[in-house]
Amino acid sequence: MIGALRGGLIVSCQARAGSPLRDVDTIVRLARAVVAGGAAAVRLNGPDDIAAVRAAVDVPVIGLWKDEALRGPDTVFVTPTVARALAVVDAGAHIVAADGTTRPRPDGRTFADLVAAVHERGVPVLADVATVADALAAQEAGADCVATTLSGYTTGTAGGDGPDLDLVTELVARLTVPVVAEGRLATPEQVAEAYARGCLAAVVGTAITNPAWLTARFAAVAPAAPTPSPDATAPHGPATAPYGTAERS
Ligand SMILES: CC(=O)N[C@H](C=O)[C@@H](O)[C@H](O)[C@H](O)COP(=O)(O)O
Repeated sequence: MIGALRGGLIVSCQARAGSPLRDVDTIVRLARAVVAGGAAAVRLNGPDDIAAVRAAVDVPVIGLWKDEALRGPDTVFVTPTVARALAVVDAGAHIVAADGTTRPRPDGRTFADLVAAVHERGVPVLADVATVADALAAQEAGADCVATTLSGYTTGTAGGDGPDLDLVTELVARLTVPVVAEGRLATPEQVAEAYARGCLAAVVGTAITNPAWLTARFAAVAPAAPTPSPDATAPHGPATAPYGTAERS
């Protein structure tokens, strides 16, 4: 299943509570639209979206289940528990994406425990990491592939506006498992550069599936530009919502 992603574009179709797109049927329509445009796989958050999209498209589904109440630079919030990972499997995901860092988890289990439980169900695991050290530990724990998703979203990793392509290069050089480029990829040129650096596949989310974020970029240069809200300019907005619709997905 991981090999099926090779060279393809993965599109993340996610909308948080508070977004006008936060509706299962809307996510299904988004997923069908990106598949029509050539997405080789989709990345989805939450059992309801995963189950509905799985039934509506033919491409692989990478599933995760965030706990937004835990979101922050020092906390594990992307599929943080074994129970959530298994719920993602039950919803029909072909691959489970989960925080692959070594930080403590709310259920007191390790990432290796989560990988073992998901593997027991015959499903591969994509580890979302922020650093080379995270990635090496995730590989050691049994992850089937590793993504740069969390670079810029943890204490000690600089966010900025662009993707962390240097991390892609380093991971490709140091890991034996495949590397997925993910996080703040916003142009076809950046995606091409990620592939040139040897990633298995690239994930684009916000720049394809978040029209509020996209609109804010255009509105900002209009002569009657509105004063941007903090959510429209902060790369990931405040950890404690309320979610700004112009924020990244
Ligand atoms: C940090 C975090 O919570 N990342 C999430 C992981 O599922 C999503 O919110 C991102 O949209 C996804 O990683 C794609 O990235 P971008 O939207 O930048 O293309």
